[in-house]
Amino acid sequence: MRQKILVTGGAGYIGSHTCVELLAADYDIVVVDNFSNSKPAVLDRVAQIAGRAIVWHEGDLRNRSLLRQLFDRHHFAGVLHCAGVKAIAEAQRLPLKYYQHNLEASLTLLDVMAERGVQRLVFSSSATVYGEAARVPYREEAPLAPNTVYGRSKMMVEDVLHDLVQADPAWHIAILRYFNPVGAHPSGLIGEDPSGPINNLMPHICQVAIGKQAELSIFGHDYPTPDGTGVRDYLHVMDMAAGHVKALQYLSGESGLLTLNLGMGRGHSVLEVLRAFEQVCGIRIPSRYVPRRAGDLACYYADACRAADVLGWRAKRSLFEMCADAWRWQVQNPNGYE
Ligand SMILES: O=c1ccn([C@@H]2O[C@H](COP(=O)(O)OP(=O)(O)O[C@H]3O[C@H](CO)[C@H](O)[C@H](O)[C@H]3O)[C@@H](O)[C@H]2O)c(=O)[nH]1
Repeated sequence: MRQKILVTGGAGYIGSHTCVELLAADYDIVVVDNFSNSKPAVLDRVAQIAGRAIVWHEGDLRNRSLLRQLFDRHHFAGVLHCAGVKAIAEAQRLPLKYYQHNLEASLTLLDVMAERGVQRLVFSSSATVYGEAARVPYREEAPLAPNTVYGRSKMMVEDVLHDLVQADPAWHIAILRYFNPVGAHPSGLIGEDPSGPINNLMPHICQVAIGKQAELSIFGHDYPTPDGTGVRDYLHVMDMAAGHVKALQYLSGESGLLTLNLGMGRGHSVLEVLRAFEQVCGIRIPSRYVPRRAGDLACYYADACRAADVLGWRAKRSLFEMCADAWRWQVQNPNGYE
């Protein structure tokens, strides 16, 4: 019999790609999403790719009675907790919103899981928990010192999970610290569809490529990096999705707490990403140097050894595939899921 997994935030960018991988790995899934930054149409596309219908519920994780109903109706073998809010600048303006949606929602979910005896969890954290002080490549043991509200909201949940496992070693928990997910499912049916202002590099490049923006602003070219632009660990979202499935499978045998970086283990500069995109897509992307963006670090990337050692997981897809898949999604869906 198939195991059934609750996926919170399953209509989001990472959640939706992870649903595809879960279904391919023969899990049953139930999605709960408040659609604050996504649309139900995403789940139709996931079902189309998988060739299977998807059960989903609209709702907020802080709604304890909704969660209780879900856990009563379904027998869950585990939870993938991808739901959350993630805009760094907005978090600085609206800290309470971020603590409510990222921390309070997680507490409510954990409470209902404990109540119903479901103790297997994969949690979406972020490399941003490491902060400025960490040395590259970031290892999981590096001290945490996030410099944003968003980062602190993720770190707080990590702390709660540590305390939970200390108190009751029967929990099986994996914390996944994401580096920079980009790209899309190769079908072009699902991808990143940011609502509101676009913050991240790859969606910006796609917007310029499709003619919705005149040029790409490159934030800073005087960083202490080989070409002066910021360096990040870009990871294909399908590789990231596969990492979730591996973590979930690992947890079926192991209890305790496992913290893992999900990254390629190498960095690419803004200019490298831009050139790769131009080469793969055959489009010139006009760009202009502008001052550094406040809060950006010069360079960081993952030490990805632990995920390889413990899960046997490695990123397989190249920067070229990330660009090609992001572009296919953009061309096939110029207005996202609308
Ligand atoms: O229009 C843009 C957008 C980005 N960049 C540069 O591209 C790189 C990547 O920027 P992103 O905004 O794509 O990614 P960040 O690394 O800044 O942000 C990521 O890491 C953050 C933590 O540091 C949060 O986790 C966030 O959600 C996640 O997307 C940076 O050097 C940035 O300065 C540009 O030059 N121009």
